[in-house]
Amino acid sequence: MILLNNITKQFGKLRALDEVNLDISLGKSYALLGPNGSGKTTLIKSILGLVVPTSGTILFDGKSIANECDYRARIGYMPQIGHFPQNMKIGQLIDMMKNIRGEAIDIDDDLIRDFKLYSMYDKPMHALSGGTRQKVSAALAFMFKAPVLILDEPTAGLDPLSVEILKEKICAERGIGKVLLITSHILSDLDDLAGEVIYIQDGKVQYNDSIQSLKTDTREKRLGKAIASWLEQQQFISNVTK
Ligand SMILES: Nc1ncnc2c1ncn2[C@@H]1O[C@H](COP(=O)(O)OP(=O)(O)OP(=O)(O)O)[C@@H](O)[C@H]1O
Repeated sequence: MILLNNITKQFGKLRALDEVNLDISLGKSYALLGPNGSGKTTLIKSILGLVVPTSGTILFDGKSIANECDYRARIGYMPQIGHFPQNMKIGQLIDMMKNIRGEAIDIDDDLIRDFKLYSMYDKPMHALSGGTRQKVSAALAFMFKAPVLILDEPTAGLDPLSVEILKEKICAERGIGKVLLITSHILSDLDDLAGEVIYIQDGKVQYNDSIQSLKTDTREKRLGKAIASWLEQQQFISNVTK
């Protein structure tokens, strides 16, 4: 569905992505993991066309995304930090998004309802708490029933009840076969939400396989422990081969 061929992104001297090859397949849910600054957001933004790779190609449904923007209507994106027009009210923002898409009738308003955003429609964005802004961001990402959902730290800043609401929604979308690409530093969240893991470090993909294989290989039951154990193994191999 989304194919990355030898993607490199250079910011001046810094290589944020280094010859990344990935095949993001229909019906699969991916946990995109890696330390701070490893290139996760750059990777996501490259798929969205918000960052232009220095070299390499990205195909969406077999077609290059270079100089294209129509494909983006098929991606629901929840950014790490949502930037919204500050004076706009929640209701105005949601209506504006509907008008831009021209798909006013068939929207998914589950999160607008479950996060109780209808009762806050008259609140301007600048007056919202960080968590409520995050809820608006989530509601917008899911609203247009896009077949691909890219969620950058979706649960960050949400209270525990809202985390559960969002996780249930993500699981439901996964259940109907959507493609999900999710980053989070809260690995216990991803254990329930993803079936595949992509681990990226210094802009390079270091691991790309199912979470089950990672757990079997490391004999660990939880994703967090499995990743830690795999990293230890890699460190050991690197030390003995020096
Ligand atoms: N617009 C930019 N200009 C220059 N450097 C950038 C830019 N965007 C990202 N970088 C650098 O690229 C590297 C990768 O950043 P990126 O935001 O992709 O990391 P990340 O894995 O998402 O990190 P985090 O987990 O902290 O969100 C970092 O060193 C970052 O400073």
